[in-house]
Amino acid sequence: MELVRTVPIQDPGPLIDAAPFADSLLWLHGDEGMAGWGIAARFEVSGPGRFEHARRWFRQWLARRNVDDRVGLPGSGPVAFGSFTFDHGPGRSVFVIPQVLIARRGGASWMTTVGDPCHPDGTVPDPLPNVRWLAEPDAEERWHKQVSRAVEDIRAGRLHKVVLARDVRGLLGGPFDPRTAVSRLHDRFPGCWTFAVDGLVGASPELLTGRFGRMVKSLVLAGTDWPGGAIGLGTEKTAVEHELAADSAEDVLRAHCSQLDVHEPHELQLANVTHLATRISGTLSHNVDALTLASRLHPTAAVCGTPFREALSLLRELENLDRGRYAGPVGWQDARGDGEWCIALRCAEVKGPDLRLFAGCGIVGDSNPASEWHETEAKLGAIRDLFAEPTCVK
Ligand SMILES: C=C(O[C@@H]1C=C(C(=O)O)C=C[C@H]1O)C(=O)O
Repeated sequence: MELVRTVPIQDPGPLIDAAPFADSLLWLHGDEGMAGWGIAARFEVSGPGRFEHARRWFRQWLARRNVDDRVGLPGSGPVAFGSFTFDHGPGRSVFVIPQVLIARRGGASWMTTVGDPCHPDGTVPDPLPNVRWLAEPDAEERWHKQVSRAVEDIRAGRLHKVVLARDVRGLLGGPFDPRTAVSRLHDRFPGCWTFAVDGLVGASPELLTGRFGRMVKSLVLAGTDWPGGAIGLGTEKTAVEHELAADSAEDVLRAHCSQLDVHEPHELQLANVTHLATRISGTLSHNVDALTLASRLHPTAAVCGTPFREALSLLRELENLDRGRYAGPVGWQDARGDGEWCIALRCAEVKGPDLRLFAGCGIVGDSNPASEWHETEAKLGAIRDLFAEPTCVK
């Protein structure tokens, strides 16, 4: 049987510098993170059972491997990186096990290899190419209509909150190297979970769930202010919008925890926007893996709305948008079931020369279409600003 081996290594320094290929898998958060390359196995899946199918596939893959893990920490041993579609429609979700992975967590560093990978010479990250943004002259007007219609439905009592999103498309003028984008995003958003998984690149501020042994945590965001927003996060509207999101996550986690702390909302300041955030932490009452928790939490009221069914059907009707993997879970999981899954926000999907950015915002009864438009613009800035900077590599 093939051997998966994890051994301690010296601190590898910046993980991006250690990632030899443009299509490396990357996951960075503060000083911690992982970089993986080469494909030991890859699984594509779609539909309502995508999370369960991915878990089963990973389990079956593990059953045919010998594991020699000399580190024994979350993220050591075999790891799969994943990125799942928001919707259970026909879109493509992916789960990938790299051949080589290096990681740093809690002061320890390690390397995991699957089989006997060769170590070809890597490449230096390319500068980011220019991008030509594809103008959609009626986008703002369409947005106003969508938000107004959502507000009407909410005021009529058909639902409490819906999260509407839009995309912006661009054409890349040359090859896109996710390492360069991730490196910039990590510098600008060190507190976010910055990722590159199979063409999806971003810096998410929102942790759907992290599971480490019996400990579980989540960071729920809803309510946004931005420079020039001038509304502040102390309004009734923000409180309502936030509470709906925090409650939806709390309800799910409570069903799996013997003890749960839901902290008071606090302001989370990012480089482009400020959010209202609720930290939740707890102790699992039974053995449930990180991806299963993520699949139960998804989609939270932070990216879909409440009640769930009404919100999903309204956003499908109004958005006229294939969200792809935007607003779906993105993260990693190990053989123990430990892992981190974020909501894929502040991200771009890159396919050949096509670049698609996404941003959305929660709509409640007193939302204002113009203000929500500016909110999406501020959120889009996380990725759009990358291309406005000089293109030299660090
Ligand atoms: C939907 C997005 O963000 C979500 C919506 C928020 C809001 O409505 O205030 C805030 C953070 C996220 O939960 C996005 O960034 O695209």
